[in-house]
Amino acid sequence: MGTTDISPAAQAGATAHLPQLHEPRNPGQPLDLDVIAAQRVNTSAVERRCATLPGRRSVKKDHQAAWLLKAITMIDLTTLAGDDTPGRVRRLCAKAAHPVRADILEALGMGPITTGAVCVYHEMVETAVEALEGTGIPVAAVSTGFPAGLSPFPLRVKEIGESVKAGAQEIDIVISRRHVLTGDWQALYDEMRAYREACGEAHVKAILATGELGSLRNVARASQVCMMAGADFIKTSTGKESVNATLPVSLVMMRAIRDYHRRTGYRIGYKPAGGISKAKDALVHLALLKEELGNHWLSPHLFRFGASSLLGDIERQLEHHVTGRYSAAWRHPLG
Ligand SMILES: O=C[C@H](O)COP(=O)(O)O
Repeated sequence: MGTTDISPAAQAGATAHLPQLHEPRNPGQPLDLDVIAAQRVNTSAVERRCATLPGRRSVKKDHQAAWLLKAITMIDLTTLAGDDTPGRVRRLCAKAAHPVRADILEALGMGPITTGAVCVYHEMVETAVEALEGTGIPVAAVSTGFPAGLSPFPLRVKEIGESVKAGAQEIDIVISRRHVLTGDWQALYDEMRAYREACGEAHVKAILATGELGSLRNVARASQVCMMAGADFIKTSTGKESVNATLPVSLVMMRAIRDYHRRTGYRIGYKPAGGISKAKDALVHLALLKEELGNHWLSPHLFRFGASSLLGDIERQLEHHVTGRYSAAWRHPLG
């Protein structure tokens, strides 16, 4: 197996992982309906820009390996299946703590790395917290009646508290899509504020379920409302909608984050989730992130991929980089 050392700077980037929440936390702002009304999206310009991105931005060889290692540190390694078991969650946690085979890391001249977090349903939080003890990897719980968000409101709020009590440090809530579709921004704001409050010290990611919001303009408006109501991250999808994370949606949400930062000084994290399963998709997302939000966001405290199978493909690409051969996908289970 050949050795192909990655530059110290790239290594430093790849190993920067949680906990490192240096950012002052977004306290939220009063709901500003003028800002919401002013949101505009030129859909065809957004689509054109996204269509040309993969051709304009491609990284090769050592640079690609360094970016892929970096991507791993920003994955919320996820299992959200009805047949999840404690055994599966423990295996997922072991994978999160050692996401790449030691011989591959060694050949790349890299020390140990971990994923950004492990993301599970509430029932699996305790198991994950126990399995990750001593690793520094936080557990994220999906909450508030995930994925539809249609259980009784008091139960949705209570569910957050239960997951925090069980040890989740991050809570991924789902918003009520109907508030967006009916333009009831006050209701969306109030809901999000209640969720943020219930999270306490745990960081809250607002899942917009963008595939169900009807338009990119609605995506921009819902992003602003959730940030005003105190979201730490905005996230595209549950992974259960028929359309999940797309590049146009990412572009719109990243620009919403940039706009919020300009207006308030607070940096909000971004999490594309659902359907991102190939290393090349991750690279395109990172290129877009760097172009739209800059290097500051290239860190697990401001960017995550929500993904259940992306890690497996990245590992295959890294193995190919080191050995010149692709291994079968089944050799990289769980992520
Ligand atoms: O939040 C994470 C998503 O549910 C994962 O979706 P995926 O299984 O399509 O990668």
